[in-house]
Amino acid sequence: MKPRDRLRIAMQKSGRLTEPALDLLNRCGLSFRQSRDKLFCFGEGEPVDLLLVRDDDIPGLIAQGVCDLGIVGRNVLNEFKGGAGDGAATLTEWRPLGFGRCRLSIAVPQEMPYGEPKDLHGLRIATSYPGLLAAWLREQGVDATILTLAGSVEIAPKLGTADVICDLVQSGGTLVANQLRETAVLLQSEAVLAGPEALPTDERGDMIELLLKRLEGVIQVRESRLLLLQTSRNALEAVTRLLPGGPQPTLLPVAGQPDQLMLQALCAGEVSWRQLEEIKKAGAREMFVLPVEKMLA
Ligand SMILES: Nc1ncnc2c1ncn2[C@@H]1O[C@H](COP(=O)(O)OP(=O)(O)OP(=O)(O)O)[C@@H](O)[C@H]1O
Ligand SMILES: O=P(O)(O)OC[C@H]1O[C@H](OP(=O)(O)OP(=O)(O)O)[C@H](O)[C@@H]1O
Ligand SMILES: [Mg+2]
Repeated sequence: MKPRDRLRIAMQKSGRLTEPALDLLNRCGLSFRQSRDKLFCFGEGEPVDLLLVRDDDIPGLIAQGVCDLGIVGRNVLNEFKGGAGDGAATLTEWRPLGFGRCRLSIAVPQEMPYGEPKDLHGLRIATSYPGLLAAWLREQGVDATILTLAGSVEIAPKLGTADVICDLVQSGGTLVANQLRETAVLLQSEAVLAGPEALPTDERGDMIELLLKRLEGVIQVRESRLLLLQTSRNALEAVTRLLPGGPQPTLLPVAGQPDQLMLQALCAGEVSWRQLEEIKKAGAREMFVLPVEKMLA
């Protein structure tokens, strides 16, 4: 293969991961010009190009050295790593990217009794992830028949072609619509930056290190929230105990109300309505959750 001096990243051409992956790369300061066939994006400022492909092809392209990195679901990466493809064992997850979250689960017809994995013994299981399913069944000591389907796995029990399924679940809506219920989680997945275990020894290695540093900053900021609230000094301890993880909060006086304090806390991750309601019950009021745009420690 011809040596390359530009970094090449494989990502999904059109699907759930396309927009968030492009957005993330843009936030890392990378911008691209798309070719007319929309399969290749040339990096405008930095020597980083994109190859737009079906997500299933991404691990193979990295393993073959056609691309240096890929943005792909852990489900697809691990299914490939479990296979015997050339170079599969050397692929590694460089960084989870915090989007495309879903899980690979076993789901059974709602009326079917299920207590433990052994209940799957002798059944036919439809899936698009035969490698991950086979490994899990082996671990659980279960002997079942695996039926590999490319898609629409959830209708197999209704059609009578399988007894249960092993498929991706996010909200659970697809399972409910097909009268199925989730019984076991095999893998928690999200989009990851994947690449070979060893960095290239040329400038592409330096570029990957730079990209990883930028990703670190961008993801940290994207997942941070600034929580502002007012509390009485009496309730301060109870309120502080309920704050989501992050550095120590800052306390500010409130003009004209000596028993009141303004609290400012940087939170590492979403702050849910439920958490806000709990904090309010503990005595907080005037609460605001703000996104963080840039951070310089
Ligand atoms: N319901 C979901 N919610 C969130 N993430 C999901 C969901 N379903 C799948 N994913 C994640 O997004 C990835 C891409 O999903 P998508 O449905 O776009 O793939 P696809 O149909 O296989 O696309 P392609 O045409 O590239 O083969 C999955 O491999 C998984 O990691
Ligand atoms: O738990 P839910 O939120 O319902 O999501 C799960 C569904 O999402 C994915 O399919 P997708 O919608 O991408 O369609 P596909 O069958 O064409 O892959 C996955 O294969 C499930 O069927
Ligand atoms: Mg696919």
